Amino acid sequence: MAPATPSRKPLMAGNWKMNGSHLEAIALVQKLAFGLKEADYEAVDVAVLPPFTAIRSVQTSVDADRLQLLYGAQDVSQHASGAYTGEVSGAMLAKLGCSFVTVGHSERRQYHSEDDATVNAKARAAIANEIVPIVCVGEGLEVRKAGGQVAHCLAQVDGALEKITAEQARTLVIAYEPVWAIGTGEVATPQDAQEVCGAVRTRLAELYDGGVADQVRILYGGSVKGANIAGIMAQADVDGALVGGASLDPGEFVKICRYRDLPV
Ligand SMILES: O=C(CO)COP(=O)(O)O
Repeated sequence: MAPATPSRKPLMAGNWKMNGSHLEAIALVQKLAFGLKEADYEAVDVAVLPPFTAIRSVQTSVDADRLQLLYGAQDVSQHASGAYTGEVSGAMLAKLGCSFVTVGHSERRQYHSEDDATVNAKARAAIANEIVPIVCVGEGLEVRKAGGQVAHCLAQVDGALEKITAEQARTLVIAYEPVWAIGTGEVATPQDAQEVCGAVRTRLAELYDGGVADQVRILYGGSVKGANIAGIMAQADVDGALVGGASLDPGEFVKICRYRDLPV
């Protein structure tokens, strides 16, 4: 197993998507807090990404119990403030203590027509508020069948990182989520994950330099669970996972965070 370098502490982020009330979020955080031990937080960064309506409750739980659990949001407006009905700004998320925000998730690209320019604007809005964007890239089934996954994902990386400086890029998280593996139970093989994650790291070295490429955490996402996480984490360029469905089950998510104890 090729472990991530110390500068790349693994990150397990649970994307709750549109699930759970703020009360259910508190219960889930409490169960996670009970399951995760000091040693887990030393080994991995653990984050949850609740719906907007639950972030304040998660913040209160984390603060009250001084949890080491990190949290964030699933989307951010590209605008700073103003007449944008329904939108939530980076400053608002920063005030709630958000560490992360996903941008460019395939569900937003698909259902809300977000293109690379929008993803880039959202990533920069997050950075402007000292929130780390988790930039999501990934190909659909057609592209995968045609063997175009690497080119497709690298084009999305290029688009998302425009005008982002090397200094800003250092702290970024990029998540490779093949669309055909999201919520389908169809998990990419560890080699599939490594192929694209490795290519993304090489691209970061080209766009910036080797130092930036070494520091950026690259996650895999798509039907991750306890049964497949160890093999995925054994890949040299995979530094963690963006977990959907399995992150709603505290026992399963804790298992994922303890991937070191699981057979590859
Ligand atoms: O989209 C995902 C995380 O952002 C992956 O979702 P699943 O883990 O449910 O496949």
